[in-house]
This record gives sequence, structure tokens and C-alpha cells, in this order.
Amino acid sequence: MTRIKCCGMTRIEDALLAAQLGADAIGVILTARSKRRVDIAQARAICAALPPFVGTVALFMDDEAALVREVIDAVQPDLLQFHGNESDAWCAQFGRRYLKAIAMGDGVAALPRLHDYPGAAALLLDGHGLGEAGGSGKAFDWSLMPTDLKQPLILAGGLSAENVAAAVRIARPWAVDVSSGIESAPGIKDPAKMAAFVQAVRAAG
Ligand SMILES: O=C(O)c1ccccc1NCC(=O)[C@H](O)[C@H](O)COP(=O)(O)O
Repeated sequence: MTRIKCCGMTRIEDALLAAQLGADAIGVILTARSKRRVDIAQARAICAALPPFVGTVALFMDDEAALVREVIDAVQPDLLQFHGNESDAWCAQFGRRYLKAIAMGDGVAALPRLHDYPGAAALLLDGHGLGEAGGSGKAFDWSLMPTDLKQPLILAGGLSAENVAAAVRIARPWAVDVSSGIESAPGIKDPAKMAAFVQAVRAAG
């Protein structure tokens, strides 16, 4: 079964609907680099509203360590996600499990970077270019998804109800991650798109 993370939640009602529909995790974005940014109080309210067994992920992109610590204390997310040029040692300093996003927009040139994060709980392969923010809606060449890495791989970038079944079939990821493909506007999730996305992933197996 392919797990599902719905990212970029800015409203409690959207996060609750994702949970009801069967999403395995939701993401809240704390970095100023995002148009889906929430403040710490919003992130805490969204995460605290969720039922048990739905994971929470707090996202950062080249942010100050002090912000990450503040979020850990206030929000208590299950996982951290780092989306920028952070090193593995930098990500590990918080003593928390983390996902490391890898920009796959450069195609094969990005592949060596997949070996730079042995401490990450999983790698999230995203469609944008190096140095660009996530949530871009850009897909990458799914056939580049490696099969020889020990870490679980999360497929992200430009996924939607229309293409996710093909993506799962080609890339065989541990999980898929989606943001703009389930939105009506940045940070505003669309119930019909979210339901169709979860259904398409479940049908894909
Ligand atoms: O979504 C953002 O606005 C964002 C900004 C800066 C860093 C990371 C960001 N999102 C990270 C995610 O995990 C997204 O879900 C992922 O990039 C996929 O987004 P999309 O292509 O829109 O499905």
C-alpha cells in the first residue's frame, strides 16, 4: 500500500478532511519561502486537531535552527522535513526523525545527492530545481526513481488524481506527497480533488 502525505495545510478543516479520507500524514510549512506558510500557533492548532495515527510533518527550507527548535517545542511534530541546502549533520542536530527533500528538476545530475543523507528517515524526491522552493506543481522523470537505496522514498512534485496511478506504477514509491494538485488556491485544499487523489492512490495499490 502506498502511503499518502497531504502537504501545505493552512486550515484545520482541510487537515481533518485529509485524515477522514485516509491520508497517512499531513504537512505544515513554517518557512517564509512558502506561500503556504503558517505561523507556529496555526501549525500547533492544525496538528493538535488531528486524530491519532495521522502523522504530522513540519517543513523548513534553509531556516534558522532557533525556528526549528521553537516549532519542535510548540508543535511536537512527528517528523521534520528539510527542503533546502541543509546538510545531513545540520538536519540531525535536533535529535528528531526527518525527511530530506531532494530537488530532482536537474534529472540525472541530481542522483548523487541521494547519497548525502544517510541520517534521513526517508528521502522525498521532488520535481523542482535545486535552490527552488517546493509546492511547484512540477513533476520529474519518474523513471529516475532509484531502486537500490535502503531508505524509503517519497515521490513528490506535480502529482494529482489524474497522474498519480501512473506515477506509482512507474516509480514504486513508499509514499506519495501532494500539495498543489489537491488545491483550489495556494494553501486552500479542494475537497473533491483531495478525495479523488486518495482514491486514485488506493486504487493503484
Ligand atoms: O509547498 C510549498 O509551498 C513549499 C515551499 C517551500 C518548501 C517546500 C514546500 N513544499 C514541500 C512539499 O512537501 C510539497 O508537498 C512538495 O513540494 C510537492 O508539491 P506539489 O508539486 O505542489 O505537489
